[in-house]
Amino acid sequence: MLPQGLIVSCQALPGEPLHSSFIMSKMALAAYQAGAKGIRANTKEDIIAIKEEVDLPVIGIVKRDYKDSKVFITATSKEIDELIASGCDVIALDATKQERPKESLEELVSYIREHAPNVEIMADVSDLEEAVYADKLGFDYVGTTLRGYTDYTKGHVLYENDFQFLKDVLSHVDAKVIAEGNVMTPEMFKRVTDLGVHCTVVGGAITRPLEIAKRFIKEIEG
Ligand SMILES: CC(=O)N[C@H](C=O)[C@@H](O)[C@H](O)[C@H](O)COP(=O)(O)O
Repeated sequence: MLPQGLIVSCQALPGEPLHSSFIMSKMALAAYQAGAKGIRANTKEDIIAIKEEVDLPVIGIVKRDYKDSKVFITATSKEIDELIASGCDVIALDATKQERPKESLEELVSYIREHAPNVEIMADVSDLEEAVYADKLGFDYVGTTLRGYTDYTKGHVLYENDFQFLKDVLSHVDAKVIAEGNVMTPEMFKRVTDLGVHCTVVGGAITRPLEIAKRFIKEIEG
């Protein structure tokens, strides 16, 4: 089971300045030295590099675009096979109701349980209906990762109305709840922890210097 506390997402896609498994492994080392309790990472290569650098549980994903589907986080059994080979501790996948490129969500959950019984599963959801359904399917963790990233949740952010969406998820599911997405400050991390999440994933606010620097500059240049 994932420990409680801060999980740092160490991800840089092709085209981002820090795109490199080596750099992600050093980001993970910094997170470890700071006291983070886990890492979230994208691709088998990055996960292997991170596992060599730090002894922390890793939530693994593979982001891959498929035409005719908006699902891009661990969309099919192909990505799941890569994650099983990576040695990650938890596999996270899109658990939204959006049309999927190949297997159904139910099939993917059964696939992981059958092929990697020791690996836990995290649902990345965008609304309450998806959270409740993922809980029913037996996901170990339900995360708010995709809030604001589906067409039907566009314009919403996790922290609106004092994290009302997160409170709704917490009161409707038995699975452990993970706060993820737009947790931008230590104060927000404290707030979601006090609300009762099992752990919190923070990405951009810690590991995306391009975004961080832009926020500073925007403050004076608008
Ligand atoms: C929507 C999507 O693609 N989310 C991804 C999921 O793994 C990552 O790009 C995010 O960085 C991660 O969820 C953490 O969120 P934030 O960086 O806001 O702290």
